[in-house]
Amino acid sequence: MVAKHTACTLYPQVLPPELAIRLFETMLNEAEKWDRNRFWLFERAVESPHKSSFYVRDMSIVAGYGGEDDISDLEWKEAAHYWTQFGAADPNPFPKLMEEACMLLEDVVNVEMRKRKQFDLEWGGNRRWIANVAASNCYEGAKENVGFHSDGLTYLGPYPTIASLSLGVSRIFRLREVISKSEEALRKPRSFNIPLAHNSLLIMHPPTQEVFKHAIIPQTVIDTFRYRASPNSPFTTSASLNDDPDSQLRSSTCRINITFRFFRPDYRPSTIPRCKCGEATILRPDMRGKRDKGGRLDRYWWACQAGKKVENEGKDCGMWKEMDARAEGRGPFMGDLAMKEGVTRPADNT
Ligand SMILES: O=C(O)CCC(=O)C(=O)O
Ligand SMILES: [Fe+2]
Repeated sequence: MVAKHTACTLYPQVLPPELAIRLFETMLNEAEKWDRNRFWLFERAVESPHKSSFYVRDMSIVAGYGGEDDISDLEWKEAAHYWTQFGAADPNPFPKLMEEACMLLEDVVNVEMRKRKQFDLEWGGNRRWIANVAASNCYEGAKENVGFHSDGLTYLGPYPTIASLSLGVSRIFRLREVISKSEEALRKPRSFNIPLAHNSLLIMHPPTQEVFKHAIIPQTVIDTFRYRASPNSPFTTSASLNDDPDSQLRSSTCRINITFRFFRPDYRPSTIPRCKCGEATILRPDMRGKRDKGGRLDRYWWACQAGKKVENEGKDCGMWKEMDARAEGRGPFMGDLAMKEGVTRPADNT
């Protein structure tokens, strides 16, 4: 259903169950140190209605990844700074279990990607999709949420693939189409509610970020997540885990989400245009502009995002510049590979 009507694929059970529980408990423990992002919205400072954090993978241990595009620590700090809406700059390393999960998920993502249409502006530098960063969110109870947005493309580049793992309580992920201005008079945007249960993987293929917004909506009720603690749980002491099987039962009303992403070397922080405020700009797709039937957009913009910074109280320099990927020296793109190898891709026919 999901794969048919949206640009996403849903795997209801993706990791070995024991790993999913151990990772859930690890991330719950990590989340105790996380913050809520603060930013400026509609004339006031607001706090994000959930906690989140940003992780950078040690690429030197990833088999088959040359590391020649090594992005410096300083650049990762900058990426983390913008992820947290100008907050804490120090990214965290992947915890061991996140690394274990990531390797398994990459295999699943690569199988699914082969079934999907590719876009010319997709990254063409690696044969396999890999993740080099992860953003993690923690939603406590039924009301914590994230509002409608599409993921900033600044470091992901156009047409990214994002793998989103859900752990703990099941919550509703809502996808809402953004239709172009020319279509507005003809039809209404469609919405899809996708319940994301424990240990499910949602792969957001391209052009999800270009033609949909997504949200985790507040709910009136949720089902408590009940599970059996793992012997290595950070919350388990030898006193709390005894021979009585009921002593291992736990319940939680939290949901942990981990989105595994690939930050492209050709969109690394040092290549991002700066605005007059001195901040890195944000890359936005022209979601309401012209596009073809397959969701290929006409243009992307670099836009000032400094107005979101609480201290700036909504003031920004208004910079707005069209992206010219070739003139900016970006790539290699999927489109270049297709030409080199003489491959006709579905994207070429739309
Ligand atoms: O929690 C989720 O499933 C979505 C999180 C999200 O949209 C994001 O981190 O950008
Ligand atoms: Fe998102």
